[in-house]
Amino acid sequence: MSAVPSLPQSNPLSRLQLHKFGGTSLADAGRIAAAARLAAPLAGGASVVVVSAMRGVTDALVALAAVARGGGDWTPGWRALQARHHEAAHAIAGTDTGTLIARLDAEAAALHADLGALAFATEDAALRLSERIWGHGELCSAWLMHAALGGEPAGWARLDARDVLVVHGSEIGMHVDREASLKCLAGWRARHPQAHVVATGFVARTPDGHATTLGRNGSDHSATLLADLFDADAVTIWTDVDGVLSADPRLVPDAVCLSALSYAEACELAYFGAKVLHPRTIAPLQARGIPLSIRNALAPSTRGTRIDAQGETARSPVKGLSIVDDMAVLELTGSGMAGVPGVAETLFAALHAAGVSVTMISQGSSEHSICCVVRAPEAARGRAAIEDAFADAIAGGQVEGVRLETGLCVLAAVGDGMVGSQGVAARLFDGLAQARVNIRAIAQGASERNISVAIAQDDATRALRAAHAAFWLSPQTVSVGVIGPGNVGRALLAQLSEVIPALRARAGVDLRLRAIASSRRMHLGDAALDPDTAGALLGDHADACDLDAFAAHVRADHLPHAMIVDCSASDAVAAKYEDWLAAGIHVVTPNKHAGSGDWTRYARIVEARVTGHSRFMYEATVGAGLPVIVTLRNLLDTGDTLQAIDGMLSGTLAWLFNSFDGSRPFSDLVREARALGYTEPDPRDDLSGLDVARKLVILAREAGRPLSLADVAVESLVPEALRELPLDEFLQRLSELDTPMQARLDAARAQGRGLRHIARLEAGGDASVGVRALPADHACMHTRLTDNLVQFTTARYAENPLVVQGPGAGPQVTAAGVFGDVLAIAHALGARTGWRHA
Ligand SMILES: NC(=O)C1=CN([C@@H]2O[C@H](COP(=O)(O)OP(=O)(O)OC[C@H]3O[C@@H](n4cnc5c(N)ncnc54)[C@H](O)[C@@H]3O)[C@@H](O)[C@H]2O)C=CC1
Ligand SMILES: N[C@@H](CC=O)C(=O)O
Repeated sequence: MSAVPSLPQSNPLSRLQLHKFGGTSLADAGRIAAAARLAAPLAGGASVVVVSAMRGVTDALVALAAVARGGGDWTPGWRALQARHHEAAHAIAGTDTGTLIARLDAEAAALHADLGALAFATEDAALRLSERIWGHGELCSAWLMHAALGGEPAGWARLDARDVLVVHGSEIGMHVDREASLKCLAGWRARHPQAHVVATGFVARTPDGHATTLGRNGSDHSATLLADLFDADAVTIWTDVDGVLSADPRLVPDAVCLSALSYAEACELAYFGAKVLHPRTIAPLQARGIPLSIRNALAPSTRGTRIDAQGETARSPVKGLSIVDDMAVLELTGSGMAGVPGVAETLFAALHAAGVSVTMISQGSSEHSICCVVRAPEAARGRAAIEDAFADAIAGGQVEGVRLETGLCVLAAVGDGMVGSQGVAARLFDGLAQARVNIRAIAQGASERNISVAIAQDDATRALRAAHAAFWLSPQTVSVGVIGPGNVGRALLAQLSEVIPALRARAGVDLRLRAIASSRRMHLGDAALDPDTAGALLGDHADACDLDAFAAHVRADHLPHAMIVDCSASDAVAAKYEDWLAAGIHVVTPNKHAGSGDWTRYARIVEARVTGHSRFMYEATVGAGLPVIVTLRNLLDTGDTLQAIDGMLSGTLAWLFNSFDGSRPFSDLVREARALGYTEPDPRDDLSGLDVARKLVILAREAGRPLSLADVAVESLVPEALRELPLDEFLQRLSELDTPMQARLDAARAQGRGLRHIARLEAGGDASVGVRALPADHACMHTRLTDNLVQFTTARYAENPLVVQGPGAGPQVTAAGVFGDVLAIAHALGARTGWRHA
């Protein structure tokens, strides 16, 4: 670098902060005033404030220039712009509005003259006029900001950057002539010694003195160039987002704001389209080690992102993920290329000559093919150029030709933490594989700071979400949908609400309730719902329940896993399990319909788990929160042989017969059991023995017996006349149970016995359910309240059966059983290496 005049010695500014405000932060007078407050100099320090045009003004100017060039009437547009600036001036300037209006009018007059001249100008002159016209917005907003900051009396000068910033176009974009610019700035400072400066962004001048601009969104670049020239200690770019995010939040809802980046990371991300930074913005700061903060002018209390030489070591080795859309692959193949020097040079020289920029390069070590990724609109031109350059080799057969594939995009993972750390590529590729994304080409520079993959454009969002989940989310992040906020569902939501934060902090299990449905309504949430209040979202305004839409929502691409918890008693919901499991959605339920329903459907559900790599858990279907199914499974998995299962499998019937001593009518007790949440939604399911028969079928199938409900001998307590009535009517006529039940109790007592509801499954498959009169010393006579008592007689537990006993009904214990299954799945997900996309 050549010697340049050094400003700092003569620079009266110390601790100089440079602030840059974009158009959104300057949308109107109120925003400009708020920006001025943010830019107020630190005590004893100085400020340089760089401004963009007010929001929408540059677009308006570009359109106006086009109208003027085409000979159209541009005066209404010109007047509208002048009026907009006047309006802001009146709100900002207070007592000195006259001066500000005069300054703005001088700019407006210059714009008027330029627009008037445009229609008659030569091509060259028109381009120069246009450059002046496009920069008009910054000239005006700099005057407005200058006034908002108090103007000259408050020690502020206003700099038209065209007086100091000397730039020229180069093959790789606008290049600043630093030496010339510093000279100009020194001259300008001699005439403007004020401590603080408001400068125009975007505009500059060419070495021969013509107005120019730094390209669309070039104000960020202006800011960092001026930071270098002014020798700023720190730069803050104020924008309308919280900082640099880990990915585009419109595509990745879980994108996080990065607290710090190194210059190198920021450059990589800027190149790959992280919208908050303009490419080339970083270089002037990096050369001088000036730190840059990206902050939200609309939420100034947030910390934003700091970019400096160090960056920071983050939890994830990858800092950002970005997608460049609309790309194409050009692939040159041929066996005659191997070991021939100069093939790559010829290829890239051809692309250079054709003006085609290369985004990614990949060549296998066999040298049989070389492929590069270019922007799709340039791809055909690139192919023609390569074919031309290799025409002889193609004709001679050494090179097969050039293949062009469009419809691609490039996904890049960027981060200093990737350097020298193993497994980063594996994590990215695993994430993409689990999301079923095919990788067309791969490139990683030797800096190891960036891995880029070319993938199908149609896969872009899914790939980005999957990659983001792989690096930022816990492998145990689960998108959860709850169906049926009834007795059990509500209790489960309350338990989730209590435990979710601790689970996340302690075990990395990140359960996100994202959807809830009742029989009629559903609510789908983008962000996680609060389990405490989710039920209230199912009012009349909620969407009609559509289980397919519900499942599609739960199975979000941006979260690694999906789970539906069905707390209904609905067969229609159970009919969906097969599809959900096959689609990779885990299912947890206390609903017995799937486990005890049609055998072929049950078999398909079991099979769907395998295809979908998903899990189906239903411990609460038998014994509510008791470990009944897991006990049976453990016995069988460890090689034991089942001989019989018997005991009390109904919490409701246990409670009824524990309570029924003749002092209250049986029907009263049934009503109370229902109110306590023990019974099925229709208590006839309990009284008829159907509910227990379902449990027996579930246990039999667990033990490998293809039992169905029709195979179970069931004694019903519901009189024939009440069996088919609507539920309401049945409940009204409940007292018709009283006489027969009292008679059974009296008969049992006459023999010195008591009544209990007993189920039995024999090893051969015989199954029965019904009320038995048992002697007082029978184990089932020593149960309490809703106790279930399940005896497993097996080869190992032949003489003295293994017994599981405890409360077998009630919302709290059932919800706990369901929750246990949810956690068992979540923990298993964490035990895998990497994660599996649902
Ligand atoms: N209550 C208990 O002690 C135990 C209950 N269970 C089982 O738990 C499940 C729930 O029982 P409860 O909460 O007591 O019942 P509940 O009647 O209080 O709640 C059922 C919920 O399911 C919803 N629902 C019904 N049909 C639906 C459909 N087609 N689509 C979406 N949602 C639907 C209802 O809107 C309601 O919110 C049942 O399958 C039951 O067998 C299992 C063990 C114990
Ligand atoms: N109604 C059932 C609830 C559990 O499955 C019972 O009482 O056992």
